[in-house]
Amino acid sequence: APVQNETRVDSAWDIIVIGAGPAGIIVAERMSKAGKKTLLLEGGGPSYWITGGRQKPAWLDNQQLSRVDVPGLYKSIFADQGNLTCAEHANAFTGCTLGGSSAINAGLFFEPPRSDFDTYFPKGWKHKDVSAAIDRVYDTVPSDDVYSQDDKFYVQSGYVAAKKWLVDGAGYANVDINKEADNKSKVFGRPIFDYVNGQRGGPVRTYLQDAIKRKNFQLQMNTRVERIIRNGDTATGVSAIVNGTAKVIKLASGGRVISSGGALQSPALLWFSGIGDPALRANLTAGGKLDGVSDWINNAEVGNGLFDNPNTFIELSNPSIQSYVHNYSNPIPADALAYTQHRSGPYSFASETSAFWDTLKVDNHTIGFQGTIDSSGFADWTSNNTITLNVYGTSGLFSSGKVELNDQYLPGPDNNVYYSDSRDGDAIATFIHSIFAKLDPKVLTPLNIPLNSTQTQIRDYITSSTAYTRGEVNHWSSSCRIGKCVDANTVVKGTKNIHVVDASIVAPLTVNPQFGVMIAAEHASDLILKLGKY
Ligand SMILES: Cc1cc2nc3c(=O)[nH]c(=O)nc-3n(C[C@H](O)[C@H](O)[C@H](O)COP(=O)(O)OP(=O)(O)OC[C@H]3O[C@@H](n4cnc5c(N)ncnc54)[C@H](O)[C@@H]3O)c2cc1C
Repeated sequence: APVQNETRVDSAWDIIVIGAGPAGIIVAERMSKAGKKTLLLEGGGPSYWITGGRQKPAWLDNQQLSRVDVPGLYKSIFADQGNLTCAEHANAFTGCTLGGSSAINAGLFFEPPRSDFDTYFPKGWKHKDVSAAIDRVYDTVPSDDVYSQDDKFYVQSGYVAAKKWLVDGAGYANVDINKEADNKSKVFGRPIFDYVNGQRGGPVRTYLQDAIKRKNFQLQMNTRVERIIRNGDTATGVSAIVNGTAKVIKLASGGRVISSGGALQSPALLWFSGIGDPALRANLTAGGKLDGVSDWINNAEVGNGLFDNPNTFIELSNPSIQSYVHNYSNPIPADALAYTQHRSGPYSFASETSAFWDTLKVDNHTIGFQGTIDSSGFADWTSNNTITLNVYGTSGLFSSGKVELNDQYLPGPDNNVYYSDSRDGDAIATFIHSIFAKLDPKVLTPLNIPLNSTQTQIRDYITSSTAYTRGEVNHWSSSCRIGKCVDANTVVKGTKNIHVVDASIVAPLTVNPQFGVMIAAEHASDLILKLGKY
């Protein structure tokens, strides 16, 4: 597919989409498909090989693959971010490259249960309203639990032990996770990934490839939007850094600006555009962030409600376990060959061997819990017989955070995102205690927290700060919610033609967020097209 990098931003656009993460790509594709002259601006550079991405280890020489394409190189992002993350633009871990975090994530692709829409989304966004959007995501983005092209599963000792523990021991149902998406109580299964033929898939490989064939669509990478330019409540264009110089890109009359910068950066972009809580104005002005912005639009919900899963890593060990560490530069030669020749073997998946869910009712909230089992140990526990359970609370938690700017004016989470309501720590500890009660130490033994811990000991551990607890899972969402910060059509309250369409508008989900983000973008596209010109 062609790589677009020429600059023809001088004309006026019906739709300007800011940020080419999964949401931005989908909404831009849908707008261009409907005939709108659409510009998609991405601050980062290329990622997948087909987009011009060329970062890769030497063992991939002579392959049309970048590090982004190879699922088994997923975890290398934490050791070496290359230029793929937002280190210069956000005070948290997220992707700033074509595809956003969908270019650096594990590819876990779980359909949210219908209860997420029916419970946590407002009118117009219930499951019956979004079900056509769900179908379109399934039709466009391939996914499978069988990732290896030889149809075999690799690195399975952790899966076998977890199944013994949860299915045989604790009564969990063994399910096809997305076929039974609505059931999230005591279910266990193999993860579904949105890979395509053994390589990273997702919106860059699907939606974007359709869009770039259209004459009325333009993708512009390495172009960072500094602010949306407004005339009162109406956007007239954006100010962006194009090839190192600030430039105004104009909207055609009746056009719309759609911010898809992700749950941390979209709120910041609105603030820098003079939209948000008026209490922020003095600090922004002092930092020179409002130069050229003459008026302020009050919308105190911008940045409010930021969510990420509060997680704990539990190291689990047994002599039957053979852990597997994907190696960036020096893979086991047979494994490298299996991948480069047949897209098979351990490098055809990111390292998660199984996932499970349960729920608990607390004060009329149904709280969700998820566990994901990785193929290797972590931090102090990296023996060959150790794997890591990543366990966290999902939907229905009580804590609520905010996006906060640090002293460099980079957006990140405040201190209230994790466990600011004590009921969350209690609920997650109840869940861990209940699954520990069913764990036969002959199957797996927890190493960093004793199996016979009391519920209080578990709560005190998971809410304390250690290498294994209170880590960021990077599932940022919910910072500009529908009905509060944006209206039901995703228009930012107080404005006429400025939208947010990304993880910001998605409520905390029972599963990893990217599938839900894609649904939101598909559904928002329908709503925006129905609005027509503003
Ligand atoms: C390491 C990691 C692993 C993850 N694993 C999974 C997983 O396995 N499964 C899952 O479901 N989810 C996972 N996630 C989360 C998932 O990837 C995100 O929820 C999803 O990508 C959010 O999509 P988005 O479109 O809202 O924004 P993002 O993906 O954050 O994309 C936003 C894009 O906008 C660009 N941008 C922002 N501001 C500007 C600006 N001012 N001008 C120009 N461009 C701008 C950014 O550069 C970025 O490319 C993971 C995330 C991370 C970081």
